[in-house]
Amino acid sequence: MPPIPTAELHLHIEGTLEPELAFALAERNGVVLPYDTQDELRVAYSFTDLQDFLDLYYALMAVLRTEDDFADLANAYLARAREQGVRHAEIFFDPQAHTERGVPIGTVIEGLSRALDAVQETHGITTRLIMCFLRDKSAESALETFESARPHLDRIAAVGLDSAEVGNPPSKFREVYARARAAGLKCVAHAGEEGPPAYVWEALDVLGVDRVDHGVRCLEDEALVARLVADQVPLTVCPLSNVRLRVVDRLEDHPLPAMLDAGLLVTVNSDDPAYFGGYVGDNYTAVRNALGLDDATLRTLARNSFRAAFLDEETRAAYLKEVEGVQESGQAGQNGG
Ligand code: HPA
Ligand SMILES: [Zn+2]
Repeated sequence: MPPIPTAELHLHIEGTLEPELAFALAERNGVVLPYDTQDELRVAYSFTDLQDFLDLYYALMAVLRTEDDFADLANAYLARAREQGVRHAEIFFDPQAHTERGVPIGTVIEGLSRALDAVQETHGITTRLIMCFLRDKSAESALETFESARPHLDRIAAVGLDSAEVGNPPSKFREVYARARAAGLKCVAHAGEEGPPAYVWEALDVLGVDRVDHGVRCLEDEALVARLVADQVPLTVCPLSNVRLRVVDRLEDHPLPAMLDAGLLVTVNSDDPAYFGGYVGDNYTAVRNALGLDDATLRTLARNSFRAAFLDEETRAAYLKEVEGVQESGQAGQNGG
């Protein structure tokens, strides 16, 4: 059976940098990596928490310097995503991780946009860009970044918040989110990955987010779950990431089924697939196998991804129809969840 059509809503483009491309770009740009071989680099992938992972993630970005580099990175991701059933992708990027190395924000946005335009043209895949602020940097730095992006806002659908969560609550970024909303952008934020449920409350009530990225720790707070269910706030869950960063011990223990049972609008995503052991289709396959999810549940997750996406209603309806098409050609007589 072909992969189920899905939207991917939680994907850091810098987290799709595979070792092969990292070495190729290092060579092209004359950048010396602290690893001599791909095998040496693979050893560095033994991180066990978010900060440990982020150290490697930021170090490898040194190879990304030109518009071509960003276009090559996004093209490589989109080729893999396409094979795994992605019909629509909402892609995070971290401008501060590049501007602080002297790469202009316009280089990043133009390079990525070139790849996104091409894949729409050649394969009909729709995309959005989400500009993330690094929460372990200052609120002023986020504001400066937002202002420097103003000439490019026609290419940006939303703002997001990522990097080291604990100690950097959403409320730190109240002002920049207010500016983004006033400029007509959607808002999302990582919250409740390593951080407590209080951070999810702040993302909702202080930042006014349209979606919560991760959010798995919401389950520790009954009132928060009730709020997320009542408002049908989408949660972009990343199962393989959660295992690699020890948010959960084993995939078999992942709270995804409990989240679905609670009535939360949950989606499945890959986060940083070059680092966490799989692209989005691999995440679907892994949760199906580890958690024993049936076809109807997988279709619910796919349907949720399009419900949660920043799409116009006509395009959304067309994608939802594609999901039902899989149902018709799948097991006869089975009802969607
Ligand atoms: O999983 C993540 N969490 C927080 N920040 C990140 N930046 C890239 N990936 C992540
Ligand atoms: Zn993430």
